[in-house]
Formats: sequence, C-alpha cells, structure tokens
Amino acid sequence: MILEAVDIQLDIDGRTALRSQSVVCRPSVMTALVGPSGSGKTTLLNCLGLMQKPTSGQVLLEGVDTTSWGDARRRRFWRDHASFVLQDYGIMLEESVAFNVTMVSSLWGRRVGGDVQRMRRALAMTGLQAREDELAAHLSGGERQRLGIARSIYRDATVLLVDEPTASLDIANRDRVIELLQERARQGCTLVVASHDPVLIEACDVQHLVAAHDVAPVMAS
Ligand SMILES: Nc1ncnc2c1ncn2[C@@H]1O[C@H](COP(=O)(O)OP(=O)(O)OP(=O)(O)O)[C@@H](O)[C@H]1O
Repeated sequence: MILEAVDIQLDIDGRTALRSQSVVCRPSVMTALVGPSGSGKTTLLNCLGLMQKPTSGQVLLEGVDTTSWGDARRRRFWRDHASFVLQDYGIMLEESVAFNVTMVSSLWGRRVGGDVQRMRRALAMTGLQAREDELAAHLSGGERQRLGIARSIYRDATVLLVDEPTASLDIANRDRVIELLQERARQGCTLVVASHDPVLIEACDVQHLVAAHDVAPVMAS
C-alpha cells in the first residue's frame, strides 16, 4: 500500500508542529523519517498513519485522498492494513505476551483467543517463543519492541509505522529489531520509521529529512 503525504502541515494550539512535508512511502521499502528532535518526525508518522489530521495538505492511501475520511473509515484502515509500534511499545503490560499478539481473549476471558498457531509463529519469528504465558511487564525493552513487531506479523499488516524502535536498546537487540523490520519490508510491507539512530537510518532504503523549523505562533489570517 502506497502512503503519500502531499505538502502537509499541522498546527497545534497556534503552533506549527509539522511544516510542509511531502513524502511517498512504498511497499517493500523502509522509509526513515529523520531530523532533529522536535522537527516533527512523530507528527509526520502519525499523519501518515491517519492518527492525526493535517491542518493543510493531503494524505493519500493508494492515491486516494483521506482528507474527508471519518472515524469509521480510518478505523477500517487500522483494522485491515496498519500496525503501529510506538515509543511506549503500545504494549499492555498487565496482559500476557500471547494476548498482546492476538489482542483477543476467549469467550470466558480466561484464555487467549485468536489463531494460536499464527500467534506462536509470530512469537517464534521474533525470538519470543516460550514466553507466551508471561506477563508483558516481565519483558525487557528490546523484547517489548519485538513483541510489538510480533503483533504486526500476526496481523499481517501491510503498513507498519514505527516510532524510535531502537532507542535505548543494546547493540544485539537493536540489530535484531533492524533485521526484523527489514524482513517485514522484504515481505512487502510499507515500512515507515521515525528514528535518530544512525545505524537504523542507514539500514533504511529511503531517508526523508524532516527539516527543523521554528515554533513561532501561526499568524491568524
Ligand atoms: N500534542 C501536542 N501539542 C502541542 N505541541 C505538540 C504536540 N505534539 C507535538 N507537538 C510539537 O510539535 C513539534 C514536533 O514534535 P514531534 O514529536 O513530532 O517531533 P520529533 O521530531 O518526533 O521529536 P523527537 O525526535 O524529540 O521525538 C514539537 O515542537 C512538539 O513540541
């Protein structure tokens, strides 16, 4: 699925959080959003994932303008296509590792629902096999990051939006996360990564610079 930002800008509370960005993110390509702290990488990632609506400009999915999409249509996009791995991992710490992959519990809520075989395959691919019954709170930062990726593998997401996946990881875990992301891209996923990590940025196919900008108040017209 092709995600495209066309000259988008986002103003929040009278300040510009993201200034005039255009970028095309394609399937099987890892696109890095790079730039100094506060330049708007996370904001651009959120706009591309339809989590935030730009103040001006367009976000296109497969060439279709999403500007007028309501909540139901955006939710369909998230359900059917997109997976997010966010800075706080998006992990439910008081739930089991298995639940965090499928996000489905059984009818009686005591067992994990969903496709158990597929869940186990996703955990094996991310090196978390045999951890399925543990609480997610017991996992390390690197393991939680991999758990977020396991969820996207389980969901077979065609779009994967990842915020700072290697921040605060040791070298071994960082390399492992990078390999997993590259594997997802090889399988056809449209992968967009906001990052400061030079090793991860170098591993991406495309580097998009989100230029720093001043945060002067937006002038009322
Ligand atoms: N909800 C918000 N309310 C007000 N300002 C915001 C909000 N979200 C982001 N901003 C501002 O928008 C700008 C861009 O923030 P963003 O988090 O996208 O930057 P970033 O490049 O991802 O930064 P970092 O590398 O430090 O994570 C910053 O000046 C930030 O303070």
